[in-house]
Amino acid sequence: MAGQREERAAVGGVREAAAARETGPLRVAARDLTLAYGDTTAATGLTFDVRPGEFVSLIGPSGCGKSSALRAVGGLLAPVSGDLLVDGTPVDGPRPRDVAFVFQDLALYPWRSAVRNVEIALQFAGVGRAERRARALDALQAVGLGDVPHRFPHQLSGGMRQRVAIARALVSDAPILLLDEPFAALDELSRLKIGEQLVTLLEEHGKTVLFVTHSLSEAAYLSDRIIVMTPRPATIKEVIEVPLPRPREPQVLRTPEFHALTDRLSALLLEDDPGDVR
Ligand SMILES: Nc1ncnc2c1ncn2[C@@H]1O[C@H](COP(=O)(O)OP(=O)(O)OP(=O)(O)O)[C@@H](O)[C@H]1O
Repeated sequence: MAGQREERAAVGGVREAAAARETGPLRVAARDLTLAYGDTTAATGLTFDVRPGEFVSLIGPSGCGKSSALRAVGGLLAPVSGDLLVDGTPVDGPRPRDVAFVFQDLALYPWRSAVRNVEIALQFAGVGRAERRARALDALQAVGLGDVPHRFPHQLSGGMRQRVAIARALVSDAPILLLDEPFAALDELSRLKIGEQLVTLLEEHGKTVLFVTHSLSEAAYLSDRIIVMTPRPATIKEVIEVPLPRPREPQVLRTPEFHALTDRLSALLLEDDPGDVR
């Protein structure tokens, strides 16, 4: 009974997320952003939107400015010019209640076990001890680490550590997730599996995702839209709506539509940077 209720609630959540994607206000609105580090301009003229519940990927040549765009949305890099709004409010610094991160260099606390690393997101938000523990264990279960919650980071593989970081982002109540190559340490099969699980979880929770990846197939498999960037200083070359139905099943990887999409992405990147497509 409870199981059925949960299932119905989850399906309802998925529907609501899909409806919000179509009609809701913008979660992220970037207008003509210039991003720089001192004299180094990382990106110019960046204009893009992310709607509620959308999964949007940024792809482009190495060093073009994808992570910088993510950092700007997260309030870690102030734009030199342009307007950047999250939920209608100008970004003027990190907002952990609204925006959670998973970065390539994950920053797990080495002295805290997996479950305590996940709990920390909730501890900062003032969630009580028992609820914290229960939610952290659920999140670890969801990323396939339900059997090793008390291991410390040094006792986990690189891929397992990445899963802990993903669980930490999932468990937070922040409606926006910024994911910078979160699956970089995983093998191709695990990437797809955990990617699929992640999308299901995100849909159930109505999360909005901005995702940086070097993997064109990962971008195609996971995204609603893909923003293709030019070499540094990055501008937006093209924004592609992903024509694949949801929920995505692994079989989609073998369809002509999927191959056509990844071919198109790789052609767009090759036009600008023949030597730098991974
Ligand atoms: N902290 C920093 N200080 C100075 N320059 C930086 C800094 N971080 C990034 N840059 C420069 O800004 C440019 C964009 O970097 P960014 O990390 O955003 O690119 P990226 O597209 O995410 O790269 P990759 O795909 O290799 O991860 C690069 O030329 C980089 O050298």
